Amino acid sequence: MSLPQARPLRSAATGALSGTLRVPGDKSISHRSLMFGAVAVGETVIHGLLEGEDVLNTAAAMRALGAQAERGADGVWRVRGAGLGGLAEPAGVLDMGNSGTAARLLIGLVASHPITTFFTGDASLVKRPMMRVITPLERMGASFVSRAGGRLPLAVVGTDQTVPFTYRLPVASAQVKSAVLLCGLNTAGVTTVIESEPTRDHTELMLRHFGATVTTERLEDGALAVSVTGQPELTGREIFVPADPSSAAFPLVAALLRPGSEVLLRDVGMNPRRTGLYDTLLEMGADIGFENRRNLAGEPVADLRVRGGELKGVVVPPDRAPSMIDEYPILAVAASFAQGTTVMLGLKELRVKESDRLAMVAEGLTRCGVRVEVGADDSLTVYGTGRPPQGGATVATAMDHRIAMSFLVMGMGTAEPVQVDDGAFIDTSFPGFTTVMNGLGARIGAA
Ligand SMILES: O=C(O)C1=C[C@@H](OP(=O)(O)O)[C@@H](O)[C@H](O)C1
Ligand SMILES: C=C(OP(=O)(O)O)C(=O)O
Repeated sequence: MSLPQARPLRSAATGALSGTLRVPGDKSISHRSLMFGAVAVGETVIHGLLEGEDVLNTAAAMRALGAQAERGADGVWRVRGAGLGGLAEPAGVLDMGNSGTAARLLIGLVASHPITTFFTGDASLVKRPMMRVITPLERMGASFVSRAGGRLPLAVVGTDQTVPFTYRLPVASAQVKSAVLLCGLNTAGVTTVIESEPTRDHTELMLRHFGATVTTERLEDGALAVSVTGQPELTGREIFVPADPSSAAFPLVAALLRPGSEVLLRDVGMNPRRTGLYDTLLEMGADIGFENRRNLAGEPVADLRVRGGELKGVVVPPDRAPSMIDEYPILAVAASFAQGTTVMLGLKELRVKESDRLAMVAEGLTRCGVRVEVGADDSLTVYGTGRPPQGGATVATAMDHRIAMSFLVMGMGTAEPVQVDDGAFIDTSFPGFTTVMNGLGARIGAA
C-alpha cells in the first residue's frame, strides 16, 4: 500500500467568478452502476461515469470478480455482467483505496456469493468501522475474518445459502442499507432494511431500473421499510449519471462567497435525499435558481444558477444530516463568511468519514481565525462576523478530499491565502477540480 505523494495547494482571494460548467458524475451512482452492471446479464452502458480514483477502484474490483468493465474511446463505459450469483473468486486482494462506499457495498454483494474475497484500503479506509456491515451480514450467513474492531483488511467468506433478514439500521447510513440489500439480492426470499431517517436511495432506484423488485413501506412509527425480493433476473441497462451535487457544492459555495459572481452548474443531481445543503443555503439567504428541472434516467436533475451575495447564520437541525452528510465541511466554510452564528446539530457520523471531519473542520477554521465550538453532542457552532475570515494558515487534510476542497474554496475569499497540506486525494471524487475552479476565476496552485 503506497501513499501518493503529498500535493500541497494554495488558494488566494479572487474577484467575481463567472462561467458555466458540469462537475463530474455522481460518485454514489457511478459506484452502483458498475456493481449492478457486473451482476446483470448483458451489457450496461454508462454515460458520464465519474472517473475519480474511488470509482476506478470499483471498476478494477468488478473486473477482478469476473465482469468486464471498460471505457470506450468515446468516454462511455461498458460493463458486461457475470450475472447474479456469477461473481468469480478474485485471485488477489481487492484494494478499495480511500472509498467507504466501494468497500461496504461490495462486502454486501460478495457475501451472498460462494466465494472468499479479501478487502483492504488505504491508511484512511483501514481506520473506518466495518462492524456496521459485518453484524447484519453475519446474521444472513456470511463469515468474516477481520482486524480487531472489524477494520480492514478483512476477508468475506460468502455463501449462496444466505437467509433473508429484516434489519433495523442502528445508524443512518445508505452504505449499510445498501450492503444488506445487495446481500439480499442473491438471497432467496425478501430482505428488508428499516431506516428511521431516510438516507440516499440510489440503490433502490437503480436496482429497480435493472429489473429488481424493490418496495418501500411507511411503518407506524414513521420509519421506512425497504425490501428487495431476492434472485431477480437483472438485465443490462443504459445509465446517464447526473453531475454530483456533493461536488457541485464547491463551485456553488465559492460563487456565493464572491460578490458579483454568477455561475451556472449544469445537470446537477436533485434527488431529495441529497439536497439538504441547498435547503440550508437558501435559508441562509443564498441566491440559487433551479432551472430546467427534468429527469435523467430515473434521477431528477436541474441546472443551478448561483449569484454571489450575503449569507446569514442559521440552525441546521439534526434530521437534515443524512441529506447533506458530505456537505458539512463546505457548509462550515460558508458559515464562516456569514453574518451571525450557524449551529449544525447531529454530526456524529462525520467522525467516521475519510477523516474525523468534525475535528478537522474545527481545527482548520480555528487556524484561519474563525471562532468555532464543537459540542459534546457532536454539534458544530461557527461564529460568523459578516467579514471575510483572516486565512493565512496551512490546514491539515488527513487524506480527506472534502476537507481539502472546502479549505481551498475558503482561501478564495479570506484576507490572506489558505494552504492545504495535501490536495492529492481530491482525485478520489473530483478529478480536474483545480482546473475547473481556476476556469471560473479561482487562483489555486501548487504551494
Ligand atoms: O451510499 C453512498 O453512496 C454514500 C453514503 C454516505 O455514507 P454513509 O452511508 O456512511 O452515511 C456518504 O457519506 C458517502 O459519501 C456515500
Ligand atoms: C464519505 C465519503 O465517501 P466514502 O464513504 O465512500 O469514502 C465522501 O465522499 O465524502
